[in-house]
Amino acid sequence: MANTIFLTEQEAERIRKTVKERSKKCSEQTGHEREPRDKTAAHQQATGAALMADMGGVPDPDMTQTKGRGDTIPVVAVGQPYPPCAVSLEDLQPMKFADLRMETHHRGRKLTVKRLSPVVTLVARSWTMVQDEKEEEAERLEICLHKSKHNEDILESAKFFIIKEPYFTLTDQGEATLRVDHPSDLIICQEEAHGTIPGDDAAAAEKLATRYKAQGNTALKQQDLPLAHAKYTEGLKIAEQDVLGNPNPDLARDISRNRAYVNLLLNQLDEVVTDARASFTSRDDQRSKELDSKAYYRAGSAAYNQGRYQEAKRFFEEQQKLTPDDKDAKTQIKKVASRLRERETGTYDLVKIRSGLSRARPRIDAASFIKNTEIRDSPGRGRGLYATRSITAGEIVMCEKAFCVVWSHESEALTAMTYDVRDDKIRVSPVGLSKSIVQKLLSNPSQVESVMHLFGDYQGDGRNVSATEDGAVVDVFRVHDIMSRNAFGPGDQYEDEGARNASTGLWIHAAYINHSCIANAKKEYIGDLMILRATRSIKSGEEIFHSYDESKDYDARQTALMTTWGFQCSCALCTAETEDGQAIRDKRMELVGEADAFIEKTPWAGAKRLAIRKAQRLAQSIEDTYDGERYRELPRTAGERIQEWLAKASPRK
Ligand SMILES: C[S@@+](CC[C@H](N)C(=O)[O-])C[C@H]1O[C@@H](n2cnc3c(N)ncnc32)[C@H](O)[C@@H]1O
Repeated sequence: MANTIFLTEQEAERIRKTVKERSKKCSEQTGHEREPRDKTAAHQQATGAALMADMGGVPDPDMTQTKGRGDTIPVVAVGQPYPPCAVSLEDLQPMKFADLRMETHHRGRKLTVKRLSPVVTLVARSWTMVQDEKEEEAERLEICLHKSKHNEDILESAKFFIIKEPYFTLTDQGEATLRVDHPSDLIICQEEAHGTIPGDDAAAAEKLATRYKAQGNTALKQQDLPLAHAKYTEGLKIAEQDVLGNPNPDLARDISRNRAYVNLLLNQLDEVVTDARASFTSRDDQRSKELDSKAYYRAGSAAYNQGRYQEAKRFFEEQQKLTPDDKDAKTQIKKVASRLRERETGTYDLVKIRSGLSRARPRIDAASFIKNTEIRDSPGRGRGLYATRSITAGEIVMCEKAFCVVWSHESEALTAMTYDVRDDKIRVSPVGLSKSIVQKLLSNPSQVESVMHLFGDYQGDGRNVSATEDGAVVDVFRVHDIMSRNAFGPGDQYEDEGARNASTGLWIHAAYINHSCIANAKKEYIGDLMILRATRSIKSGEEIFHSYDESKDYDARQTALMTTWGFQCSCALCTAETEDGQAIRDKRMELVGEADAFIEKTPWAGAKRLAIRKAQRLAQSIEDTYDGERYRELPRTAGERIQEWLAKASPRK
């Protein structure tokens, strides 16, 4: 992927210059008072820009583009990282627009805003004008990169927002703006969110909670899932209060059961289980049993989708006990049994899996099989993955279903060049994957820790808070750094991959595997299932390696390993190639170039004797660049292609 994208030096320089100028302006203004905006002008500015953006007229002025394989690649400047707010709303002090200071993170504070203008939606950001609660003052609010939730632009999704620990800074054009990088710092409020909850009036509370429930049901029918969720949540807040919850617990149970369903559709799986549990009546009459059966089904499906198969099995068995004639429970129990078998034995019905795959269904339903491996320290390489039993060549080492994958044909796919202010480097980044992972973590706080445990250079502030009362806390800078070091491409399985939309994914267990140029395992993919096979026999206790970069060119490989993964490879092959020296390596690559050109223009089928002789000479010249002693036990990779050509052109009789 990295090799297909080009950025000219001038373009790179322009990006660096813009970012540095902005950062200089920012530091000059740090702590300055905010200049009030003219509300009418602000509104007009956003309205005009939104209109232009909707017509696809203006490109994002903060973003430059560069060319890949026939594609345009957006360039995104990743700002100076800062941690997300790790405190719940309750513990933050309200602030006013007038309290805002330039280039400042207002720690410990919160700002309530109301959207004033249409939203300007650009590729890597959205912005709008907002006003304070009294509607006196206006300010610009922008949300970067992670700007949508459930396919809806976050700023577009509501009128009211609370910004936790607001960051007031400048755009690249030097305009003041409230900037949200971490979506968990922006709390979305539904307009009627603050409906008055009657203190001791049970009848009024019931009326209001029932109204929210009905509104939730209507939104659900209209497939407006975020709205349905919001309405049920409001209804629950009232229905769970003692005044109503004590005499009439069934209303809260009903709403919880409904919200469990919406959560299942929204993939907010942690909350499905919590809601389902809260809805159990545990009564024996037929109606109650049916309702509880539904809730067990929802909880079972959520546990299943998170790969918690034993828990799913228990839920589905409960469902079956309550409603023995229910066919769904039977089907689910059978499916769980298949997953548990895969997990235990590593035996998959690959034919069936393959036949079920399509562009529309690119994710497979399978369990991961990792039990023959364990994570341990790997001296000099951080942590690594080790075999816990001996594995023969060709055998499966492990299989893993992706934690998250974005396919090239999906709208989320987006590869961007990111400029990192910390090391002044411009890199190719799967920003679409980072966005999807952030989204998944926001919806499922229980998964935050396992992703954050992965290797990334960004250490944040060390607090590692994964949730507050308001939901998951996700540090997007950290996710970005983790993705840079741990994402892999499952290949062009659906044949429409370009530089801008390469398929990428995250496999959490496999992310612990270190690189070696002479690896003992190789990955292949079926859909989003990664299958790692041993390429030679592996002893119990031996570290497992795969190759992050298979380039035969030592220098290109070292550059890629350093730029993308930040390390210098010191495997036996790299050590030998280092000892060869530059002159020999150059000579070898020159011969490889000649051999490649020869292979390109000379088909092996029906090759003439003269051509075969030429290939033999080339193969021998490549072979001669290897020192016999130094490479006694090492692969001579440069000659592999021409040797393959020869083997096909002059097969042994
Ligand atoms: C996908 S992670 C592998 C797991 C990682 N070692 C850990 O501790 O989580 C990739 C990172 O591991 C380290 N790494 C992988 N292979 C290495 C090697 N051969 N030598 C040194 N570091 C390596 C690099 O820091 C790289 O960015």
